[in-house]
Amino acid sequence: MMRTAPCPQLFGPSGPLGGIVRVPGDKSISHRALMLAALAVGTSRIEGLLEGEDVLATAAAMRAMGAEVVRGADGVWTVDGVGVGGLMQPEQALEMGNSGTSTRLLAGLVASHPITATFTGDASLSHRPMGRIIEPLSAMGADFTTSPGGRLPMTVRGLAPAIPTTYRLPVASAQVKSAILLAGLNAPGITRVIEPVPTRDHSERMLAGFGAKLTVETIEGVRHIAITGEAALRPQQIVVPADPSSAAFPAVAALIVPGSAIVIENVGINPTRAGLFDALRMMGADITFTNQRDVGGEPVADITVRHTPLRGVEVPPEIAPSMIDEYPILFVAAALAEGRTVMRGLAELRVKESDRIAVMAEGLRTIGARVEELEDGLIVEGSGGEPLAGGGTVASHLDHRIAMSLAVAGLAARKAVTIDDFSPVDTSFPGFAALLSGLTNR
Ligand SMILES: O=C(O)C1=C[C@@H](OP(=O)(O)O)[C@@H](O)[C@H](O)C1
Ligand SMILES: C=C(OP(=O)(O)O)C(=O)O
Repeated sequence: MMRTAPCPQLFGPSGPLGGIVRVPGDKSISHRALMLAALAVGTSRIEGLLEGEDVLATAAAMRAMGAEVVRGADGVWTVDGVGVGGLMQPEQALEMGNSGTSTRLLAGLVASHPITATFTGDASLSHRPMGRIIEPLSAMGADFTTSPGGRLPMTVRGLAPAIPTTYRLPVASAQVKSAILLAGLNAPGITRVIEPVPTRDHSERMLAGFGAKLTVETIEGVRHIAITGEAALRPQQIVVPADPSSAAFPAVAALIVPGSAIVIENVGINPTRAGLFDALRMMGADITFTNQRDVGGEPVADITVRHTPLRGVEVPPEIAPSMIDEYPILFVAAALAEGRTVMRGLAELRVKESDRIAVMAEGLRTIGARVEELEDGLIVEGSGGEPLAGGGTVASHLDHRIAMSLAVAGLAARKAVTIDDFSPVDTSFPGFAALLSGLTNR
């Protein structure tokens, strides 16, 4: 998982994209599947698990805390769980690589077990704020030691029995919500999370699927989630749908390269995740969902995307949480649209793997797009479908989504764009470059 030399990669002007593809499994669902299977009593099977570095970090952590986690030759993973309350003290620091989700959710698990774990990460993760989980998990009795500013390395000393809490989320974050719910799994009594702005609900769906007692009540638009602790989880057969956040890249590539038409199969379209498709449709995009169905408690569809001239819009800030990881690629779509696209309410983008507003503004300017950075967003003056100049070298800043977004921009540029380091893409989308060239070189 530790990377050595940077790995530059070039993405140049492309002919039309075409074909039918599958992108890898959903990262959020994959993390949760491994964690809950590791806490069930018995053997769970997980099909379609994302085998990206972030999820492999979660798998290694669950092994280090006592679960048996094995990848079969057929690509199906089996997990023998230790039972809620049964996590063991890891012998070494848990190496989280680039993964915020692993770190924050696992800290929740450790918080209510009688164990101590130290979390370490790469340079990107070591800059990200942990105060947001430290506050509620401390209220549940866990004790934290961090580097200055609440950063990694971080040591969590859990408390069992933990103290159930009621916590109103001050920031729209599924990671914070999930950390509290996972801690609540092993706390006596009822732990409550109040969520004024809805965020991805995979934890709630999957906890209920594993047999936890969890209720969600929406009162005047505010979600009240309650989990009853000291639960016994039943092992499950999980099928992970393809990740809409990964599907976003070939989808926008097809939209901005004239003559393209592609189908992306089996993609998760959970409404708490699918905001990008709504935003692109507002811009006029030709995107259709077919074969809509339910896979393992999550809505799924095949998505057809055809090249369409896009027009700039004001993206409603309320939909930001349902497409939070998709803004970098939406910025690229906006750069090719006719007119101005205004995107606000994005302060959270500044604390992801990189400062995604600043880094995308820098990258897009380098390749000839016109952008104006706001404190909490970006304004993009589109090219009206004219290819961007391209030609430069842009920096990915240890951020997979920046690397892939600027790669897609390269397909619609006059001259190839060099990404200084493409290796971060392996955190969430192994095989991205091959999938893209399969769509472009037919
Ligand atoms: O819960 C999750 O799986 C995630 C939640 C989001 O983070 P925040 O909770 O920090 O918004 C998202 O950006 C991340 O990629 C995955
Ligand atoms: C923000 C992301 O992930 P994480 O927080 O898990 O590092 C992402 O995948 O875009």
